Amino acid sequence: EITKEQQALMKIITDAYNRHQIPQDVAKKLLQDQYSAEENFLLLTEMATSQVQVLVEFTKNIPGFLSLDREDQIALLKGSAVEAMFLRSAQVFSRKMPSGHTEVLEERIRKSGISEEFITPMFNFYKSIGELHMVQEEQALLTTVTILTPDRPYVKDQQAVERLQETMLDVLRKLCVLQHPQEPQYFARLLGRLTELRTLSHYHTEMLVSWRMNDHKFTPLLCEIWDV
Ligand SMILES: CC(C)c1onc(-c2c(Cl)cccc2Cl)c1COc1ccc(-c2ccc3c(C(=O)O)csc3c2)cc1
Repeated sequence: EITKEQQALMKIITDAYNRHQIPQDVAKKLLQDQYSAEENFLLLTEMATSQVQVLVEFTKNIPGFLSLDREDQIALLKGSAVEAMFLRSAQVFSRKMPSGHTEVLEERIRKSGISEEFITPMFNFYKSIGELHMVQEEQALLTTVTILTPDRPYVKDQQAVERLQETMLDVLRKLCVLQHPQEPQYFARLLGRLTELRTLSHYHTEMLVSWRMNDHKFTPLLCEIWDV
């Protein structure tokens, strides 16, 4: 049974998740009409940079996050940024954006210098997330659980992160039972997506290397968070 304080925790996280979104004027740039690989890469870089800023603001609203060691906060953000952005962009695809962002985002990702070997698993992931039909509370909690992964590189106090993550996992588990009573395995399926995210994160590192080799430039914020 979800307790009162778990209800409150879920509301704080879901409100923060909905409040911190890429500004519409940035998202609208996806709709402009240049479609060269260069232009697509530049637009996706702008989206990613904006999304990282949104992610940092969202993370500050996770109860307990700001009480963690300052360096561990940075390690968690650096370690989870790509996975959080896969989850966020997955929601764009499954939400079927009214303003047609879905199609143009897909088109730009497919034509931005990413090799086919990464495109296939990426869009399989997007499809598998879409099939889950997550409610927004589940999306917000799943992103929070991803950020609070204790075994990211350079995290010193893993216990402290583990305690926070377990709190969030407990709420997410109860929410899944409530939202999907006809599917007892739903929570396990969600956690399976986190494993898929780890694999995509490894592919992403190789994507960055190949972009670098073709002399693609990133923004200072992305260089900071991805050590490129
Ligand atoms: C540096 C760049 C080339 C790059 O490198 N790897 C990836 C990258 C890719 Cl290509 C796929 C997955 C993850 C990453 Cl980091 C990217 C692009 O990252 C993106 C991050 C985030 C969005 C994104 C989020 C939300 C929304 C919303 C909304 O919420 O309303 C409307 S439009 C939109 C757009 C798109 C692209």
